[in-house]
Amino acid sequence: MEALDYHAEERRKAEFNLDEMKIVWAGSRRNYELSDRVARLVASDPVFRKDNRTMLTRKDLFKDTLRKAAHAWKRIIDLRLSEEEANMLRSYVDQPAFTDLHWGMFIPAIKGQGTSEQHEKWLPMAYKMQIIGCYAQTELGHGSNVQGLETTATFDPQTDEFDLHSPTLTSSKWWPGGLGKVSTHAVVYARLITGGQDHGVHGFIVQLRGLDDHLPLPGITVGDIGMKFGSGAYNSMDNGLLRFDHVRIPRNQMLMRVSQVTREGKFVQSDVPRQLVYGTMVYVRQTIVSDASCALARAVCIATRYSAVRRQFGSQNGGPEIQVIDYKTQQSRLFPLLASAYAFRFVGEWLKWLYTDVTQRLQANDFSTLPEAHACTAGLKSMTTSVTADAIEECRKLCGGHGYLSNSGLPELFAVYIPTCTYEGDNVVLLLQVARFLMKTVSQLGSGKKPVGTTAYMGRAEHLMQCRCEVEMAQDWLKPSTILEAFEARAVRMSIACAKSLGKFSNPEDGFAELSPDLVEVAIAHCQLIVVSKFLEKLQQDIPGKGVKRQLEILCNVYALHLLHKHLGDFVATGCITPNQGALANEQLRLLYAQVRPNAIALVDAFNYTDHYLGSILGCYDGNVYQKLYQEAWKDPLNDTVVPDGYLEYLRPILKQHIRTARL
Ligand SMILES: CCCCC/C=C\C/C=C\C/C=C\C/C=C\C/C=C\CC/C=C/C(=O)SCCNC(=O)CCNC(=O)[C@H](O)C(C)(C)COP(=O)(O)OP(=O)(O)OC[C@H]1O[C@@H](n2cnc3c(N)ncnc32)[C@H](O)[C@@H]1OP(=O)(O)O
Ligand SMILES: Cc1cc2nc3c(=O)[nH]c(=O)nc-3n(C[C@H](O)[C@H](O)[C@H](O)COP(=O)(O)OP(=O)(O)OC[C@H]3O[C@@H](n4cnc5c(N)ncnc54)[C@H](O)[C@@H]3O)c2cc1C
Repeated sequence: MEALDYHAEERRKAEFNLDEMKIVWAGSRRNYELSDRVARLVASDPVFRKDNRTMLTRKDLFKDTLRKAAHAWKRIIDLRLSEEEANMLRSYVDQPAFTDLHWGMFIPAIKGQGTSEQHEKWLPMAYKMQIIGCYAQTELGHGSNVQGLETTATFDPQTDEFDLHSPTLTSSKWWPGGLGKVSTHAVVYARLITGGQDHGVHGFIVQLRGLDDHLPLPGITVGDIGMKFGSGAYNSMDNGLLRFDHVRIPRNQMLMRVSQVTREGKFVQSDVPRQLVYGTMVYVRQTIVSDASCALARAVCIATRYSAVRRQFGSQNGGPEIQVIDYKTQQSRLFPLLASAYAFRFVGEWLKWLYTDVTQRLQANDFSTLPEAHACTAGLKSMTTSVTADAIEECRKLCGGHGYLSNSGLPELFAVYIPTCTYEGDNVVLLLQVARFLMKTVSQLGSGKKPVGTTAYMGRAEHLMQCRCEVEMAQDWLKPSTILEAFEARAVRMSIACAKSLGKFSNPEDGFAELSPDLVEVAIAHCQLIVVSKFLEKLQQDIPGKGVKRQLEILCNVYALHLLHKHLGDFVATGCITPNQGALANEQLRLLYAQVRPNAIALVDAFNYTDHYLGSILGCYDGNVYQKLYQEAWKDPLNDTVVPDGYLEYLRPILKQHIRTARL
């Protein structure tokens, strides 16, 4: 018998080839096939079950995470999965774990900042997970200000060792994932001191726990920092605290690609820029942008499928009520998020390319594109995670009351996701880095230095400062060059206005601090331009499949025009468009929503998420929402007994007292 599909009619409405869209979303046919296989592997394995985890105590949740990580590792070995497949498996297991930090930060830190001898010594053990590592940078007193870290690594020429020490309470390492209970090793960031001189923050490989008994080594205090936001969620991770009491490590455990300390204790700064010490963060920020599209797609998939099932009001002659997805307000809240998921997917692909390119250049000692890579990763990490965090909450609201149920999947997704706005760089702090980069670019405009890469548009500042938008009718807003010019003009005009305001301050740093809220807006305008332009570039590619490119064009226009509508004040105040042109953009946006509507379910099907990964009754593939909600309610432990525990002690006495009072 064919399974019930409450979305069958919706799926029939689609105007494009779904299989081809799945490939576009995955990036290639090969990626699609790999990802589909790994997702099904995880979904069909009972060890990876996750529907009960919000009910677990912290200890049980943590043990469950260890069990899943061990099982994942066994599957990776048994099935001889490649690194790429293993990474997919990690993401489909969908439970934050120490392994994220081991593979995602500890190994990349050694690879990026270690010498070839250090690679040879440490990487084979790390790859086999004979040692497990974390990334211990943040302290109780300092996170954003990395130069403010207090942990010291003092070189002792007598013994050829560093002495690692936590001189104050605020120097305690605080937050590193995997540190609390699991890691045997850490890359620790500490101030390097030689001959009484402070050379700033550097990375050191430090063993924390015994490899036989897992006990902390002498001089090391280590533990978990405690429960975090929400139930389940990020509490599967052992974010830790760490203190050193004069712990000794050999000199060759300082990561020495950027700077070296010789046997005599001489500090040698190589040609490599000191910012490479921050390289692991750049790598992870880039991965976070791709992850943002996945998290956003997940929330949007749930809200879209549920919006097609849910009906409220408008029954005619006893017929069915209106599907809430048909309300224009629902569409205007949901479809821009759907478009954003695609937009972030494509900008994530591009950022991966940029990162690979800069890494290859760094290997050849070409550091010229490092500032741009830093600005792009910082800005896009900030923008995509802020939008995604807000969007998950919006999707919860789009699902009405049922969105607040844990089994909608949205509360846990929100709780797991929101720290992304803070870790790997607080989002405001990162946008200020982008603003610094933009102000520097503007200040060099007159010098003959041609801006390149994502700031190339600033080279056309003269034109962009005075160009006039030519839109006369709503449909004029569908022209890619019109959209692009409006976004470029807005970004350049906001940048130059801020640069002029900065010029009025005698001390530039005072000006930067005073104008920082405006500078954040400038950085956002620049980042939005990058996302819009990369979406438009994607559309220049050959995209096969009936109707696929057309749907992507519609989504690209939705993405750009909803931003224009949301930031209308910027566009009008800078004179890039008139208020009337803004109104025409909004008119066009409404027409675009009507074009998205019949394709909405198929557009979220293209994410190819299994019900296991989605973890949401509201978002389940077959749309059989009510029956599943009803069945699920009976599985709650509160319903194990008809009369609740505590009735005799606490409820009955009150009820009886009430009866007595009533009788009086
Ligand atoms: C179960 C399955 C098993 C299998 C598993 C398999 C695989 C898993 C694999 C992978 C997983 C992948 C990914 C996931 C990994 C991890 C994600 C999970 C959890 C995340 C956990 C979180 C970790 C953290 O949060 S780590 C700590 C992060 N901390 C920060 O981000 C701090 C933010 N602060 C800073 O970055 C800096 O302090 C600052 C704000 C940039 C300021 O720095 P400062 O030195 O003071 O610089 P300035 O004076 O401002 O600038 C000087 C100069 O330098 C330039 N600059 C700054 N930063 C950089 C940089 N990074 N790169 C290049 N240039 C930089 C700056 O622009 C300025 O330039 P100028 O002089 O030209 O102006
Ligand atoms: C779940 C989670 C996991 C983490 N994992 C790790 C890990 O594995 N390893 C690790 O080393 N660290 C980790 N961290 C720490 C994380 O990197 C830091 O919390 C993050 O970098 C922010 O720093 P902070 O906490 O010092 O925030 P703060 O800088 O204290 O921010 C507080 C407020 O001040 C504002 N602010 C700060 N500086 C400025 C400024 N210059 N201008 C304007 N506003 C400013 C911020 O915008 C924010 O609103 C993790 C954190 C979390 C929440």
